[in-house]
Amino acid sequence: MLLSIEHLRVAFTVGSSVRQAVNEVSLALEEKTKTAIIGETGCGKSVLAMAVAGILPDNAHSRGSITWENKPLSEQLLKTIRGNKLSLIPQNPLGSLNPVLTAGFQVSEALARVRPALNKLALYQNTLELFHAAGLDQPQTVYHSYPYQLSGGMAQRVLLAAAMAGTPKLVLADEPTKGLDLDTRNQNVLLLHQVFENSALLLITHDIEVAATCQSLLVMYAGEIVETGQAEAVLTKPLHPYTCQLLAAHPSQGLIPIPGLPANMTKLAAGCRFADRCALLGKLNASQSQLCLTKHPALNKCGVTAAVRCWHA
Ligand SMILES: Nc1ncnc2c1ncn2[C@@H]1O[C@H](COP(=O)(O)OP(=O)(O)OP(=O)(O)O)[C@@H](O)[C@H]1O
Ligand code: NI
Repeated sequence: MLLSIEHLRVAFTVGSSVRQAVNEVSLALEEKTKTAIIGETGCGKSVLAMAVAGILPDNAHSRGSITWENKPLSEQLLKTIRGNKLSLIPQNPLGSLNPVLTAGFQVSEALARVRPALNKLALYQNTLELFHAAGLDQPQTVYHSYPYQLSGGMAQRVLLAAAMAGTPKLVLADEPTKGLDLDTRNQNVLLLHQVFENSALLLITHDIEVAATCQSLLVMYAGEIVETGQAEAVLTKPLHPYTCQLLAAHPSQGLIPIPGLPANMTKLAAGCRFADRCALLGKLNASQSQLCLTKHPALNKCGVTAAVRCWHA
């Protein structure tokens, strides 16, 4: 197993309150597999990726275990694999690039870390090759550009090039198509799959069509995995009411908004965290809905790869 996460919990201390971000998340990724994560804003997708990459901020507390190739993913191990065997393509590409350094300098620095033997000229040439491989037509111009001079799509490709500096076994790509027009989105997703064909990919997205390019899908709500399975099965025959409502809210499927607001992560409900917004709840009898409101459902297996966290799905 390449990566195994068991019972991961991440909470943040904000002033005097504690905000849960990831709750009891367990998942396993085999080499070369492609997995997408979908879920509304604030459900814990990025925090999960940050926990794996070992870059949680100081006010975060985490519990649970993460193993990499069956060894505990310690700080020490993270230092040797991050940027090399494990790459993160962060959310908000323009914000994650340093505004006062050129794109080329930043990617060549990433390259220098994994290939310290390269001299200055070789670093320059290899960086241009990475830009070219990441689909940037004018590598030299991009090399000398500052982030503000790049479009969103170009900045994404610069981050893609940085992730390609190593030979990642796992790529964590956090919303790599956010804000891109349809054509650029399609090109970038294709490129991501081509470039990292031999890597495992954990792809965080709000875009259902992007999620559909992966084999497996995880649906998160309020820090938890509420449904998982083969992407095609989950997207065509969703089981959890949240997945059904999330898909129905998508522009291609009717734009029916989910009522209410995402869960309040400082005051989580005792029962099902989605109960207050669930379309199924109103169709249940009193004792069935009482169960939803009072008891927290577990993520129950249904089939070989599928699992769903709902009392009545
Ligand atoms: N540094 C932080 N301090 C306090 N709370 C945080 C911090 N970072 C994230 N959170 C909280 O953790 C929860 C999960 O956030 P996260 O960024 O993982 O959401 P997300 O699913 O990636 O959302 P989006 O789709 O908007 O990127 C949210 O409630 C968020 O407010
Ligand atoms: Ni995020």
